[in-house]
Amino acid sequence: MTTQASTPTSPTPLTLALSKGRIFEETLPLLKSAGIEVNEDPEKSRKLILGTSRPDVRIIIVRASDVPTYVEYGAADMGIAGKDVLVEHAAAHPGALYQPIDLNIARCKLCVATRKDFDYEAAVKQGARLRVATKYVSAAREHFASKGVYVDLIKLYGSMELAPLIGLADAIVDLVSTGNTLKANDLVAVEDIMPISSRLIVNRAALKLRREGIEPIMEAFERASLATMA
Ligand SMILES: Nc1ncnc2c1ncn2[C@@H]1O[C@H](COP(=O)(O)OP(=O)(O)OP(=O)(O)O)[C@@H](O)[C@H]1O
Ligand SMILES: O=P(O)(O)OC[C@H]1O[C@H](OP(=O)(O)OP(=O)(O)O)[C@H](O)[C@@H]1O
Repeated sequence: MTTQASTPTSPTPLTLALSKGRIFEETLPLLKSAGIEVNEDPEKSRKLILGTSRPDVRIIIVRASDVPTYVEYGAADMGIAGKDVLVEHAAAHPGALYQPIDLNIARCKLCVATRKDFDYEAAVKQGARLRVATKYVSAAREHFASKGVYVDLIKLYGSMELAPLIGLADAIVDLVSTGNTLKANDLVAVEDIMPISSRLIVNRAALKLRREGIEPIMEAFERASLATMA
C-alpha cells in the first residue's frame, strides 16, 4: 500500500452571504457571538468579498433577493434572508434550502395597503377584481387565493407605495415596520399577511460536507438570537 504525501491545502473559507443595510447591521452581533468580526464596512468599501477575524470564514455582499440563489447553488455555504425573500424563492425552487433558524432580526410584517379613501372591505365583499402591485407576487397570489379574491398582480421592484397614488393599482402588498412610509404616502394597512423576520439558510450539501465548520456557527447564532428574544 502506498501512503500519500500530505500536501498543505487551504480549503475555501466558509462563505456567508449577506445583504448590505439592515441585515448586515443586525447580523454583526450574531457573528460576534460566534467569535467572528468582519474586517470591513460594506457601506464604506466597494469590496464584495469581506474577510473576517477568522481566516476560515468570509462574507459576500449580495442583493437581499439574491441571497437564496447564492446559497442554493453552493456559491455561499450559508446566508441570511428575510422570510419575504424566502417565500418568493421557494415558490420557484421548493425545498431547495435548509432553513434551520429564525434569527428574529429585520422584523416587520407583510401587509395589504390601500389609499385611505379606498373601501377594501366593500370591494372584497362585492367580489370586485382588484389590481394589486407588489414585489412579493407569490405571497400575494397565495394570500388572495386563500380568501377567494380575484386579483391582477402587477410586479414591481420597489416604491410600491406609489402605485395606488397614481392609479397603477387599487392595493399594494408590501413590508410595514413603523408604518411611517405608508403614513407619508396617505396609505393605510388593511390586512396583515404574515410576520416577517430573517432566517439563516444553509446549502444542503455544505451542511453534510462542512458540518464541523457550520454547526458551531449555527449554534452560536441560535443562542444569540434566543438571548435577544428573552
Ligand atoms: N422596514 C423594514 N423593517 C424591518 N425589516 C425590513 C424592512 N424592510 C425590509 N425588511 C427586511 O429586510 C430584508 C432586506 O431589506 P433591504 O431593504 O435591505 O433589501 P431590499 O431592498 O428589500 O432587497 P433588494 O435589494 O433585493 O431589492 C427584507 O427582505 C425584509 O425581510
Ligand atoms: O413601515 P416602515 O418602517 O416605513 O418600513 C416600510 C418600508 O421599509 C421597506 O423599504 P426600505 O426602507 O427597505 O427601502 P427599499 O424600498 O429600498 O427596500 C418597505 O419596502 C417599506 O417601504
